[in-house]
Amino acid sequence: MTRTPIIAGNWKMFKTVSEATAFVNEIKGGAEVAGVESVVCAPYTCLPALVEAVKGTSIKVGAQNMHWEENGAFTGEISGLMLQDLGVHYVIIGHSERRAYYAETDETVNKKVHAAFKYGVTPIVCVGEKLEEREAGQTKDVCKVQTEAAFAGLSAELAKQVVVAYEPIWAIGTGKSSTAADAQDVIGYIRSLIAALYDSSVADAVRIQYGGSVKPNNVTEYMGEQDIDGALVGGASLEPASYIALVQGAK
Ligand SMILES: O=C(CO)COP(=O)(O)O
Repeated sequence: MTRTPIIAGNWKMFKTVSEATAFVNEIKGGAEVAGVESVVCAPYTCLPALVEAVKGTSIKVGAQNMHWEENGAFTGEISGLMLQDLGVHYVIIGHSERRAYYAETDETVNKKVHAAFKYGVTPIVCVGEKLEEREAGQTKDVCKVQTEAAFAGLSAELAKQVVVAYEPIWAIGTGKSSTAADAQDVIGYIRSLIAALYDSSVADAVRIQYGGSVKPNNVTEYMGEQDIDGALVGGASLEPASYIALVQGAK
């Protein structure tokens, strides 16, 4: 099974509309590499302009969160219908910052995954352990609970389309990245969990990224591991030259 690698920039709460469109204009061409999918996950305010800016390119646009309901009295929230309406391809769900600061739970992650598919938006589901969980030898247990919860109730057909991002929390924004071998060990385990939930054809189809201090100078090392299908990148996705180097390094 050959899976298309996917590099997704998670801009978090960075960039105004004019900065975002300038960024896309700078990465056109350079970040369009045959055989690598290139995605920018931007703040909501940038999404309409970005969808326009990537027209005619192979670059795709993602959001960083969504609500599971189609509409309703949920002040400050954005629904999958609204993302679909804009032409957004991907949505990050269950990022550790959302779990930590906005009370996201395994249950809400699962509801959002279902809702994303309902509106034709592909979820990038984040899982990963805290430092104290890693030190207590609980990395795989934590990933098991989070992965099984995220996939609950999904058909095999939809499960194949999920992108999982394994992001050890201690590696996010710290410059302390997991070794490629350690990331492969956990990501291979996550793939085995998906095989147990479904079958090997589903597990072989699901793309699993590594995230946490990925930079142009280490991305190729991760990509050399058999189960790692790309990266979800924060800080190093914010500068055009760095983003282009990440995409080119994923080939
Ligand atoms: O949280 C991340 C991507 O979602 C990783 O962030 P950094 O690449 O800045 O460590």
